[in-house]
Amino acid sequence: MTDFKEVLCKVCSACKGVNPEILERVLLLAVEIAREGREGRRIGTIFVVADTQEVLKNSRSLILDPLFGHDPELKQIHDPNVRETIKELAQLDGAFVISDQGIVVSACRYLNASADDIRMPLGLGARHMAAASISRATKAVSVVVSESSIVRVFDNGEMVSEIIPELWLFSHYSRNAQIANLGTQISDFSSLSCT
Ligand SMILES: Nc1ncnc2c1ncn2[C@@H]1O[C@H](COP(=O)(O)OP(=O)(O)OP(=O)(O)O)[C@@H](O)[C@H]1O
Repeated sequence: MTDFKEVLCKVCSACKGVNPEILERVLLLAVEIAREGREGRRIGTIFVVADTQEVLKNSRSLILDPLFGHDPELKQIHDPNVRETIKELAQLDGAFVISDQGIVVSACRYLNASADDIRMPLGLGARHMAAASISRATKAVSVVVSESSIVRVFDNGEMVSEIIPELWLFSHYSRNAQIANLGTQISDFSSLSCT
């Protein structure tokens, strides 16, 4: 099992209620944002995944919420239109709130959970502190895209993973290619056995 898989299993334990498939989609989006930036510059943002009600209680909108009032069906994280919308909105201050069903519930949230006694590697700033704090105050997992193009995952107030986008994409796609390859082999085998 890779380190990344271990992290997913740890933060997605049944008692926390974080859906691993949704978290993986969020990570893929975070990695894309870290790599691509927007309009020629690097951008940073936060995704807070699961325990939506508590996350909303511990945060407030910095502007009129651009996602408010839209049909939840139109706000699914796997929808390419939603992903592009998030990439655009990620240029604004604040965090995205993502439900365990993969619905992007709110954007531009100021996270106001207490940062008391949160221990953080030196050099990380307010964005990382806010992400760590909300992950301690709730059962949510936070994913930070740093303007330094690194993605960090926080759970229960602590950093549990630091992701270099290129390495993560390489392992993500090679794993999927292996699965696809295995699928081809299985279908080859079944077509052979059927004849
Ligand atoms: N409490 C908060 N809730 C949501 N977003 C916050 C909060 N505090 C700071 N931010 C976001 O973090 C940005 C400032 O990031 P800052 O550079 O201080 O942090 P950082 O951890 O060093 O991040 P980076 O690695 O991206 O530079 C703000 O513009 C805002 O978008």
